[in-house]
Amino acid sequence: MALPPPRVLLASTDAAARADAGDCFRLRAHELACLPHVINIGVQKAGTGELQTWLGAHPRLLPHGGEVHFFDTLRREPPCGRPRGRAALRLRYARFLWRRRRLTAAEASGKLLYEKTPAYFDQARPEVVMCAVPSARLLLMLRMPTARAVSAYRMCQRELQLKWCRSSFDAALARVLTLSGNRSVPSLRKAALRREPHFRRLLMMGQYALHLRRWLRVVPPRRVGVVWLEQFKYDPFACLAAVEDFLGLEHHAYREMATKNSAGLWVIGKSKSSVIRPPESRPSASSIAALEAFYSPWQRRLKELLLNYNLSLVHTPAPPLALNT
Ligand SMILES: Nc1ncnc2c1ncn2[C@@H]1O[C@H](COP(=O)(O)OS(=O)(=O)O)[C@@H](OP(=O)(O)O)[C@H]1O
Repeated sequence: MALPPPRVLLASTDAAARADAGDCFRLRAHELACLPHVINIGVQKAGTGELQTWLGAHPRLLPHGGEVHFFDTLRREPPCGRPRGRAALRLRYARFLWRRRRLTAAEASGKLLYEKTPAYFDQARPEVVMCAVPSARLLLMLRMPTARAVSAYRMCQRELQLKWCRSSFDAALARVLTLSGNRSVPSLRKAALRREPHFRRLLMMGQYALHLRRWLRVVPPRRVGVVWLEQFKYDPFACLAAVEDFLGLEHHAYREMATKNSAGLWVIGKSKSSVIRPPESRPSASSIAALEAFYSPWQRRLKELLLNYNLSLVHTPAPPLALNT
C-alpha cells in the first residue's frame, strides 16, 4: 500500500501541537523538516548501522543517516503536559533531524522516514519520545548481551582509545563484578562502578529487560518490534522481510543486490564489517562465564517480555535467549 504524501504543517505552535510521526513542517518556501515514522532505538553494537544501510536501499524508506542523538542529549525535561511544550519539542526535533539537509516535498512524498540512535534505548526518556512522535514505530535490535559488551569494549579500545577502556576487558570486569556470599549470580560492585561510569553503562546496557520495561510503560507493544543481530547474521533476508512487514512496506528485492563479503556476511554496498581488522585479544573463559551468569536473570526476564507482548519480529531462528546458567 502506497504511503500518502506527508501532512505539511505550518511551523507554528498551533500546528505543531497537533503534529505526529511522519508530519512535516514548512520552514521556508520549499524546505521541509519532518518527524520520523520509525525510530531504531538500539542497541549499540547490535547491527543498527548495517540495518540502516539495508533499509536505506528500500525505495520507500528515507533514512536520516548517521545517528541523531536528540532525545539522549536533551538537557531539560520538555513540558509535555502542555500543548505549547509538545509543540516546541516537535518543532525542535524535526529541525534538529534535518538541520544539515532540509527535505523537499518530493523527497518526503510516499517515503517512510527513519532515524536511528542506538543510545536511546538506555539514555532517552520514552515519555519524551512518545510526546514528540506519539504514533511512531520503534525498532529494537538486540544482540547476546555478553557478545555486545565485549564488542563495545573492543570498539572503545580500537576506535576511541579512551582512558576508561585502557585495561584489558578481563581486568576491567574483575574490578566491578563480584561473586559474593553464597550467590551464584555475580553482582556489580557499587563503589567500583561509581569510579567507572562508562563501563557501568556498557554493562548495564545489556540488562535489556530493565530498559525495555521502561519503554513498554509508555509505548503500545504493537508498535515495538525486536530483531537480533544473531538472526540477521543467520538470515538477513528473513529479517528484512519481517521488518518490512512490521513497517508496512512491500518486500524489496534484497537478494538481487546483496553480496557476500570476505567475512562471509551478506552486505549491501560498502559495509563496516568488510574492513579486515587485526586479530583482537579474547576475554578469558572465566570472564565470559561470569558475564553470562550476570546477564542470565535479565535474559530470563527479557524472554518473558518478548513472549508476553509478542515483540519478536523473527521466529526462525528463535531469539538467542538460551540461558547457560
Ligand atoms: N552484514 C552484516 N551481517 C552480520 N553482522 C554484521 C554485518 N555488518 C555488521 N555486522 C556486525 O554488527 C556489529 C556492529 O553493530 P553496529 O552497526 O550496531 O555498531 S555501531 O554501534 O554502529 O558501532 C559488528 O560486530 P563486531 O564485529 O563485534 O564489532 C558487526 O560484526
